[in-house]
Amino acid sequence: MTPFAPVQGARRIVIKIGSSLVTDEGRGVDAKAIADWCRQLSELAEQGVEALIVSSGAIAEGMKRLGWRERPKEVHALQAAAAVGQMGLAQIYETSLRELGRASAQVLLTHADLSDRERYLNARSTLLTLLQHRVLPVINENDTVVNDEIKFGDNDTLGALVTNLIEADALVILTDQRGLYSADPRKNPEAQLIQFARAGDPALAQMAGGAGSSIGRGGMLTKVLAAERAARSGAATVIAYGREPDVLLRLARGEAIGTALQADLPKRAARKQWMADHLQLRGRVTVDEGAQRALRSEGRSLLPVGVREVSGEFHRGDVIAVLDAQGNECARGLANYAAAEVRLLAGRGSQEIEALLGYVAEPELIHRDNLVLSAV
Ligand SMILES: Nc1ncnc2c1ncn2[C@@H]1O[C@H](COP(=O)(O)OP(=O)(O)O)[C@@H](O)[C@H]1O
Ligand SMILES: N[C@@H](CCC(=O)OP(=O)(O)O)C(=O)O
Repeated sequence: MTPFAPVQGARRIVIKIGSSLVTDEGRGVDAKAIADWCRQLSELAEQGVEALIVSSGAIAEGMKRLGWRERPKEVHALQAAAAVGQMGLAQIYETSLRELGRASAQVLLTHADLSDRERYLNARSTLLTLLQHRVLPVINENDTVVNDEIKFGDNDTLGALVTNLIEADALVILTDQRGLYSADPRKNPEAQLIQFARAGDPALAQMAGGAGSSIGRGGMLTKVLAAERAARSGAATVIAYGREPDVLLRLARGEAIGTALQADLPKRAARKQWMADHLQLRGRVTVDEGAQRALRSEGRSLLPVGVREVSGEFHRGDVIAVLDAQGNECARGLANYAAAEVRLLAGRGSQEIEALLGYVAEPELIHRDNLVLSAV
């Protein structure tokens, strides 16, 4: 396959840091290694790259703090360890980033949060707002309320879901191996590093086999599947060894490190496809000519001021159609407000939203990033 560099030129990236890497096989969280990734991300931020970290390590750090040598079998004990360890994990990231003059934020998410449309939009808006304010989000699974992911030890999927959520250009999965090999290198010394492949190629899952080390549990399979998922929003993935010197800076310079997995669809087309495949139409709004022009010719968001009529009973996060005065569909997108609210907001300026509803979710009814124009 032709070489390509997924991180070079990327404006927004998600970095997933695996348990086995961040905890150095059970010795608690490695603060020095974290400081080094933070230094690299801070340098990338200088170059205008927005980054989000998805970091594991809470369970391992919790086990160390509680003096547990063996990974407990009971899921609730693992959940308790994660709650203890998350304090340390957040503290280490916060300290490292603050020393570099960067603000950070802790975000704990579950897969269910991202499959609920309203929570999906809320999580997306919060993360995008953090990025706008140049804050670096440090994300982990909310292990207190879910346990499937703990059983499988898989933050790779969360990394991919976050990549989809904020439409990152690339997902970088840092782990304890140099990338994906043709077989598990711990078991097969002859295994070859795969440098370039297409995300979603079924041969990759074959190579990835089962779960990995004793601390991390997901193994390579969850990484290969995460790359496939990330590709659905048009993001390419790199799987690389996290202790490779300056790994993030070198990837951003276009150096070929680890395994690069290419997405078939470009970002915009992928988003369109996602809306078409995943979401049912819940309602319609008819807009005036000005709004129609703003959407079509100027690529703008839909504001409540351009709305004339509302039909259907939709909620925040549902997909609605935008119709022109003749009733032709001109776009589809995710509504920031429920139908009952839009009836109050129709024809009114965004500065009036707070007075009319008592709160402001967003100034737009549909943000342009959540809007897909219909073919004419
Ligand atoms: N084909 C493969 N190539 C590389 N590593 C593999 C492969 N198949 C299985 N593995 C195992 O996956 C492990 C990494 O997964 P895991 O321990 O879950 O990492 P993390 O904690 O970073 O998510 C490696 O240490 C390796 O033993
Ligand atoms: N959320 C948990 C761990 C999840 C996990 O182990 O994930 P992974 O890094 O994919 O092996 C933690 O912080 O310990």
